[in-house]
Amino acid sequence: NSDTNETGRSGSRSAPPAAGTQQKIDVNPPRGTRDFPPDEMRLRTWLFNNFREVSRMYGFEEVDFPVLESEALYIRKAGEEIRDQLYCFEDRGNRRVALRPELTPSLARLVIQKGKSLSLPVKWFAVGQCWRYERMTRGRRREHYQWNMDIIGVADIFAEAELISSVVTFFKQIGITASDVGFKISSRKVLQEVLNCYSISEALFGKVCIIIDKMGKIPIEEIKKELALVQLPGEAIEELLQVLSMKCLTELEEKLGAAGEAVSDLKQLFSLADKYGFSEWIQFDASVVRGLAYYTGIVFEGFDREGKLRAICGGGRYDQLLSTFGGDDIPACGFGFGDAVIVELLKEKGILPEISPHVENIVCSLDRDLQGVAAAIATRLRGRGQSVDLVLENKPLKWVFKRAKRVNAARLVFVGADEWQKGMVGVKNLSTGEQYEINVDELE
Ligand SMILES: Nc1ccc(Br)nc1
Repeated sequence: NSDTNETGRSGSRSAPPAAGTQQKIDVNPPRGTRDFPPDEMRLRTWLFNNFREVSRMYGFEEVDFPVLESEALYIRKAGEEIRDQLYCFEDRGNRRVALRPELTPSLARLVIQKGKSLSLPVKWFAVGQCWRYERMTRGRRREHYQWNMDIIGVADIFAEAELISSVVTFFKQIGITASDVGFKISSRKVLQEVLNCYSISEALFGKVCIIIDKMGKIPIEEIKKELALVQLPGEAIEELLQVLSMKCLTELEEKLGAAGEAVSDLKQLFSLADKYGFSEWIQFDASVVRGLAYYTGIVFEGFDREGKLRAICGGGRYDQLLSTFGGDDIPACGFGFGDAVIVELLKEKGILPEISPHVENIVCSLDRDLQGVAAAIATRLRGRGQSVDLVLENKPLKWVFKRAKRVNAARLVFVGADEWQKGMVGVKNLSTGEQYEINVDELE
């Protein structure tokens, strides 16, 4: 019977089921994900606008990529958490795909795709949703939005200084000071120079970094055990842990000497910090290695000085990533800044902004026959770039005032039969309460 749809129920002829009798869908979003109803969306928009404002100020161009990427972008064998929690699956074309856990590999892919058509340096930023499949036992989120800024094609430490400066500018812009947060700075070259005298393969180096990144999160004995498991000689483990406890560049220099790149890079960064004016925000901390295998040089992470929160942001130099993807050997550095910890920090500091809704006008007709007039007035105001919440049903003024308050309208424009006879409309300034009639042609 052509009238029935796929459920066998009759088509348009049958009465719809009585409200409330249908099996209710789960109205919550999938586990570990968030909705953004208006209140939360206004805060998110405020945060992202600050991300974008700083990126613009630093001359970065916005880019974006698919949330869905080939799984191959993330198959690294260093034992990273990001790999263990990859939100991956096989699509209907039998392709291995993944919801991106981070943005950097996509950015690297696009740079390679663009190839010689790109004039270096490339300064790109993105704000994108990233995913992980976390066993819900830990009840953590499975998605967050990350702001990334990346500089591709600059080998000099100046690039890292520029990136840290941009994050400092962001913090200042939202009211966070150097008393609230700092950046722990180190370099993967510290580890490299310590391990140089032990023949450590590239692959092993990545694994060692991922294990070291767990320092402070798991017991030191566990760290030692994991390092031994990846065949790091006991002597190397001891030497490594001794260097990783260093918090002073002079001490590091005594250990590694001034000739190595690790010390000279860090010295240059601290010198540039002084010129940029963000010295009070940064400190050397050899234990910082970050949990991504592809970092090759300077690494940094933003932390809250009260030590209550997880890392606020993190980044570093990744000079080999493009070549590991088959691209040219192009130097690169960047950072990721998540949308969750920063909000927790603002709450902790009591400076989470309260962003109210706002509309310039609410327009209504007091008489059903004057709907068209109200629509024409709304159109005229909108034509001048004004925002209008047009009342679309015949509502009493009491209802209109209540809505005006909820949407935080600045002005009420109402059309009544008597006034309209004279070509007039009523206007009420909703902050001063001033009310008057005006010829509709004079309404601005
Ligand atoms: N990489 C990643 C993705 C999503 C979340 Br939530 N945290 C980390």
